[in-house]
Amino acid sequence: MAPAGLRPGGAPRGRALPLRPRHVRARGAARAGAPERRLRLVAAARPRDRPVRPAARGCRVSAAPAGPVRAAGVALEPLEDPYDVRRARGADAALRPYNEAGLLEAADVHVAQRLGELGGEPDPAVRLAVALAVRAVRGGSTCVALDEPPRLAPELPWPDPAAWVRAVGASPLVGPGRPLRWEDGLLYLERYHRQEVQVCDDLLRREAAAPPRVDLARLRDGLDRLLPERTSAQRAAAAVAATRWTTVLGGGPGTGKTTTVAVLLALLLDQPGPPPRVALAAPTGKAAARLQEALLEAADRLRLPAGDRSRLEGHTASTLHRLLGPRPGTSTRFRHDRDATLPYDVVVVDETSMVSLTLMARLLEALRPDTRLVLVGDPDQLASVEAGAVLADLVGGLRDRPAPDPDPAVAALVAGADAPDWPRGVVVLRTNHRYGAGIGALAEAVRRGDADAALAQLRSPSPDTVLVEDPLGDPGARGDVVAAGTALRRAALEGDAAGALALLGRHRLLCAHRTGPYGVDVWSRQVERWLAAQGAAPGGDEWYVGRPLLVTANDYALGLYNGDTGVVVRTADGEVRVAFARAGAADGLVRFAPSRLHEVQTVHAMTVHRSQGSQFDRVTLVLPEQDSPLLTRELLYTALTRAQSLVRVVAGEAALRAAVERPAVRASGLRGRLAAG
Ligand SMILES: Nc1ncnc2c1ncn2[C@@H]1O[C@H](COP(=O)(O)OP(=O)(O)OP(=O)(O)O)[C@@H](O)[C@H]1O
Repeated sequence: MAPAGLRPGGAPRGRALPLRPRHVRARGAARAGAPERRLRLVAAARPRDRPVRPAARGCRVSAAPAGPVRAAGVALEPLEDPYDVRRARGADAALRPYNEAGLLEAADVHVAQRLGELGGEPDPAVRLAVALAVRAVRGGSTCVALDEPPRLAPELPWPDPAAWVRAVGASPLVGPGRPLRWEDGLLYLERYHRQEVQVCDDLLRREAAAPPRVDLARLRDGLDRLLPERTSAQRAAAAVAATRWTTVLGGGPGTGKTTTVAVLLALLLDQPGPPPRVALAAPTGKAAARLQEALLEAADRLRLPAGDRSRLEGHTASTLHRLLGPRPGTSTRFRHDRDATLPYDVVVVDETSMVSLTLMARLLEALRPDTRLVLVGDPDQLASVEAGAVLADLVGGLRDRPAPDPDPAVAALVAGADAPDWPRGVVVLRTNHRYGAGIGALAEAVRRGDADAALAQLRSPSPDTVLVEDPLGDPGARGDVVAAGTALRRAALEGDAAGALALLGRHRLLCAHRTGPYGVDVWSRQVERWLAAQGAAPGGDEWYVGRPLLVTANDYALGLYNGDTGVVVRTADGEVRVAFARAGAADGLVRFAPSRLHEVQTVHAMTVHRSQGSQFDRVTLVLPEQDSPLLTRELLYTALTRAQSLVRVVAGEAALRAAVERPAVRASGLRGRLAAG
């Protein structure tokens, strides 16, 4: 049965939506006037990484063909259990097949039906489109292209495309000031459309403004001193960032991004006039702390003058949320905005791939037009947990723009460097200065989407890349786990907290999922068994010495952040304490009694998502089966590039091929909007 009631013309445009606070409150936790916020809360309730059971063969989806529905190589999971929480029990007959096939979840259906009721839109085809727009945000997209879902699940009874598009375009739910927007074949929840337009407008406004005034002779002298190699893309990036209001500095791990930022800050400090006020920020506390540490290390390597180094030391990195100033009761509005801009001359954001569209919109609106913004990150990594793939969109969108006439003075500074997109404000660093050739070749093959090359690299004898098809039969992972775990326990028992913390970086087991046979929970237990057999993880004592810990929520009072890692150690007085690294603390460490820690868990294994922004000497990556919806090229690339000297991939060939060949698809109009703007 096709969804009934496609209305030829839809309701007349321009009719005001009868959305009232009482309507919005009617369903519980909602805030008046922010229906999509409530919708997002509902949508966020679903664990993102629930493993997908192989779709049952021969099951019946009402009004849809029997058997599993495949979406982009991932089997959708039809809802067979009548009590499955994803089942929308009050679903209209027309939406039910999409819910039962596992394409829509209860929240998508309920939101669409509720908006349809409140907005006077009875057409099930439009309600289906609304449900798909809600689903899209749940999957990290900011919008949905209506021709995409039918490609994912062709077996479902889709409306006629042309009539569907007409009905959506004419719906009273869609248009300026209404809950949804329809533009260039993309359907948005209004909030994301607004944010996308704002991000694009702010960036283009910054680009159109007269560039910062710079003493070019001093800039050239500084570059010749700090990065004398003329062909270096780092030199080009530093020159470009010094002479523009906005620069995107991309590159994989170890390509010298932080070094370039240190050079840039030294160059700006060297300019005539008062020293610039600099803010350093990252999406997570862990990444912010790393940025600060790495900048100081780079300053030492570059032998910056003592005065410049101490100025760098004075700039503390913070989370983006902290920089913008959190406001009680909201996580999407901040103290700094267009009316109360940030008081900085330079803002550097690291790990920008983890920044969502919403946060980028808030950051841009809080910047003065004469603040230099440097967005640093790896556009090939996993995107933010929330909607948007902003860094990849910025790199793609700016590169697609027609090249402006380059400034001849800057052109002279960057001549000969491998930085073709510098006139558009984008420099991507490609030379890896850190990890082994094998890891570099493997990561590059994955980035290009070349599964044959990735497999060839993994199967070739290489000191730094290994493919393991039978994890329990292979002694490598167990050997690494036990070596790192016993060394950690020994250091912790001896009270060597710094040594124990350093050992946390020796080896890490990474999984795509939290739960299920390929998940963190199962593998953590396996590691505990391996360690217990060696006496390195005594059972029965929660706070055993040598226990590696992960902080899972920010604790501002203790200065601990989600993602920080620590170790339980025995002090010289025989006390049990948990030690964490902290730049600027007396011996570079802080120690807390276990009773003061709340949101922590043992970290023998972690998800790839969590590992973003961290590096380990050796990594064992456990991939799920090829049907897993989490298995994407970005996940694989992110995991591989966490390793510095060895990466061991535990996977069958089919799963590996599936990962390489499946780029994460996040629908967004930002790239096209920037390119055309
Ligand atoms: N031009 C260069 N020549 C040689 N080594 C370099 C160069 N630039 C950086 N390095 C070295 O490469 C390593 C990585 O540099 P850096 O920390 O700047 O990279 P990154 O891209 O910021 O890495 P990550 O994203 O992992 O933090 C450092 O040891 C640094 O000293």
